[in-house]
Amino acid sequence: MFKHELNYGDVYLVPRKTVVDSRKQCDTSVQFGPRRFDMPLYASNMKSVVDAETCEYFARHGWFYTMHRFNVDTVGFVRDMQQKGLFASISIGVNDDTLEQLAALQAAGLTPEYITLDVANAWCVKAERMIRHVKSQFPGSFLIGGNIATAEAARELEAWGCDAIKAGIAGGRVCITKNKTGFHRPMISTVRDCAAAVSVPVIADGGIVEHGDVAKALACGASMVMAGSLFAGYDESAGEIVEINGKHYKEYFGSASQFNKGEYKNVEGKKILVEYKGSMARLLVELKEDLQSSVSYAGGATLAALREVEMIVV
Ligand SMILES: NC(=O)C1=CN([C@@H]2O[C@H](COP(=O)(O)OP(=O)(O)OC[C@H]3O[C@@H](n4cnc5c(N)ncnc54)[C@H](OP(=O)(O)O)[C@@H]3O)[C@@H](O)[C@H]2O)C=CC1
Ligand SMILES: Nc1nc2c(ncn2[C@@H]2O[C@H](COP(=O)(O)O)[C@@H](O)[C@H]2O)c(=O)[nH]1
Repeated sequence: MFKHELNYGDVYLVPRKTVVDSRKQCDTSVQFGPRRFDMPLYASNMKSVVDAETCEYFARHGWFYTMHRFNVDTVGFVRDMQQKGLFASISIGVNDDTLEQLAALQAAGLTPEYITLDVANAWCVKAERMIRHVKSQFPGSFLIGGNIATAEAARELEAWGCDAIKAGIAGGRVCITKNKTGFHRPMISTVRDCAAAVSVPVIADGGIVEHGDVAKALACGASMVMAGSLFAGYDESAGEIVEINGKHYKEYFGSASQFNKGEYKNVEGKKILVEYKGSMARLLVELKEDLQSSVSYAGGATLAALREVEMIVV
């Protein structure tokens, strides 16, 4: 009667014969839009995770990034990044203020390399209008649309013109959408369905708890993975440091939280404290090492091997 669906914690990947002599030989790089990145993983476009400095940090380390869209001087951000010889990757909404930001970019003669349409449910008429607008006004930008959670929605976003689609609804650590609205779909099922339905890249967004979840998302057909809490506790993360009884934490809050919105209206996110962990440099190295190891267990030397593995339900 009910469809049984799966999350990252419900499945494991079955090992194949390793064909490399060292995990170092495994290549984790990914072509995403006009650029190649060192890892198929990036930090959520949330105000508590990234700011302009975090974005620069990721870009300089060869990682993809997307700036959040809350009270950002978009023209200044794009100009700064491009003047530094880095790519510009911004987020937009679906309301009139976004049309104004886009017009300001055009007036300044600026084209961001990447634009992410960021709404809770992008399978909606407002998102369709904005996607079509961006595609007509910024044909040189790579447009990511999200979020959605079904094959049908993914197909529609592809038809509207999205160059990549972000999948994942209500699976995030600071999400309360599932509690407040009753809607959610587990990530393994979401990513498998969406990736199988479209030919554009799919980004698996939210719910990464263990590093191995990244490999599981890629095995389901994701081309990229987005994570918030994973990147939230570090010096380079945008959230504020808080000290309680001599122990340090960092704030991590949802984009639809009262804290981010400044009012209690349509709140679907919360604020939490995550353990403060110091510099992010070691995390980036470890994430890469772990994914290289995943690729070796998958029996290959590139990320493509992960799409060949068998997945089991435990
Ligand atoms: N990935 C996820 O599961 C989720 C992510 N979020 C994040 O929270 C932020 C806020 O998201 P979101 O609320 O979409 O953006 P906004 O608050 O910017 O809302 C965008 C516009 O769409 C309208 N709108 C939003 N939701 C609906 C709806 N269910 N039905 C009809 N109209 C709607 C809003 O009008 P009005 O407010 O008047 O309805 C508003 O005009 C985003 O950054 C998003 O990524 C939020 C929830 C889930
Ligand atoms: N339901 C909500 N989802 C949110 C909110 N703010 C962000 N998000 C989504 O969560 C992921 C990050 O998840 P994590 O498990 O890696 O921490 C993020 O990329 C958004 O898609 C929110 O307020 N409500």
